[in-house]
Formats: sequence, structure tokens, C-alpha cells
Amino acid sequence: MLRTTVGRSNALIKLTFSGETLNKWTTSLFLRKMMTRAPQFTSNFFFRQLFDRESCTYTYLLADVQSKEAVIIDPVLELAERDAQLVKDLEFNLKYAVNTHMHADHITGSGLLKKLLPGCKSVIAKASGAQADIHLEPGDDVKFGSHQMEVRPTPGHTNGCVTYVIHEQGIAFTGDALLIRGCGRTDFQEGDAKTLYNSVYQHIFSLPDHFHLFPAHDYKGNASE
Ligand SMILES: N[C@@H](CCC(=O)N[C@@H](CSS)C(=O)NCC(=O)O)C(=O)O
Repeated sequence: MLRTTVGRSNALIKLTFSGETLNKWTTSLFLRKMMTRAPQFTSNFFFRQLFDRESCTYTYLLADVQSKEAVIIDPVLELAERDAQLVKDLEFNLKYAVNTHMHADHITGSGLLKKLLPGCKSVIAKASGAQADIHLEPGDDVKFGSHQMEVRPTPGHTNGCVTYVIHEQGIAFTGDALLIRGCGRTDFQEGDAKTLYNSVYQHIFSLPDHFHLFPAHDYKGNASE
């Protein structure tokens, strides 16, 4: 299983926010979060991390094992067939295709998944300005079976970026707000370095130390299976 960055030495962490470089020693909250053991999911929680080698994007399939209700986070258009087949093979009912933000460089697979798996609804933050069946506000919960994800606003990469937090499992999906040993770019449209800095510190680094963070990309092959 892949997790976000797992620092193995006391190296200097550099978070670069469009020209502003913020150095933090690994004794900080950042690495204390990363150096914990693998997530221990409850028995009725299904987790699968999927990867698109082309765009280096992570997609996450989550489900309630008992009710079979599932959600997929950040599905990639080109791999919608793969994702739909996996859902069918596992005999899940895909309730929502959930997006962390409206990507600038690749298109979500939500629309195609809706066609491949009728009943599935597309979900994104209202602040993204994107079209979807369901628009989320900060503090909303996305429910599937007995599980729920809290919607936390983490703008800065885009205005509508959110992080999804599953408290019960001690995990969060950070989208492009927090990547592996870095963060999403802020030089695109809607990018703002200070906003992203505040988002990461207020809404992600504030999570308890035992949390595991799952990003939307791994461009440099930092994580390994
Ligand atoms: N550096 C990437 C290029 C793709 C890219 O810009 N990705 C965005 C997120 S998708 S909008 C980003 O924020 N990347 C972070 C970064 O450090 O580049 C690549 O290597 O392909």
C-alpha cells in the first residue's frame, strides 16, 4: 500500500509555494505524521489505491464491505473502464464519483463512470465552479454505507480544492493541496501560495498525529509499493 511521503531521515523538508520556500525540520508535525505505521482499517472498510502512470494520478476506491456502497475519489477519464470493472468485480455499488478539485491538466472520469455504472453521482465542492450532480460545502459529510468523509476546504491550488477526512479510519485525501514532500502548484489560474499554506496548516497538519494522508499525485515515484 502506498502512503504519502514517508521520510526516513532527518532531512530538511522544503515546501515551495511559488517562490516562497518554507523550510521545516523533520521533527515538525509533518514527519511525525508520516512516520507512523500503516493504516489499520476497520474490518468493514475497503480501501484500494489505484494509479495512472500517464498523469501520475492516484485514484482511491473506498467501500463499506457490508452494504457494498462505494465511492471513488479522483477518477481519471482514461481509466474509467478499469475502475468500473474493478467495482463490478468486487460487486460494489458505486454511489459517488468524488473529486478533490477541478483539475487543470486532466479531466475527471466522473462523467464516463456515471455512464458505465448507472446510479453513480458526480460530486465536487461548490467552490470549484464545476458541474456535478452534488455540490459540497465545507463541513458536509459524504456518506457511503456506515462510513462518512468530512469535507474540509483546502484552497490555494484551486479555489475549490477540498480534503476529504475519514476520522473513523484516520485517513485523509488531500488532492493537490498536499503532495509527497511538497504541495500542488500555485502558479495556475486560482493558485495562491498563502492561501495554500494556510489550508495545509489549518486543515491538514491539524489532524491528529496518527492520521495517514493520501495525495492525488506522485510525479517523482516517491512512494513505493
Ligand atoms: N510537475 C508535473 C506537471 C503536472 C502538474 O503541474 N501537476 C500539478 C497538479 S495537477 S493540476 C501540480 O501541482 N504539480 C505539482 C508539481 O510540483 O509539479 C509533472 O511532473 O508532470
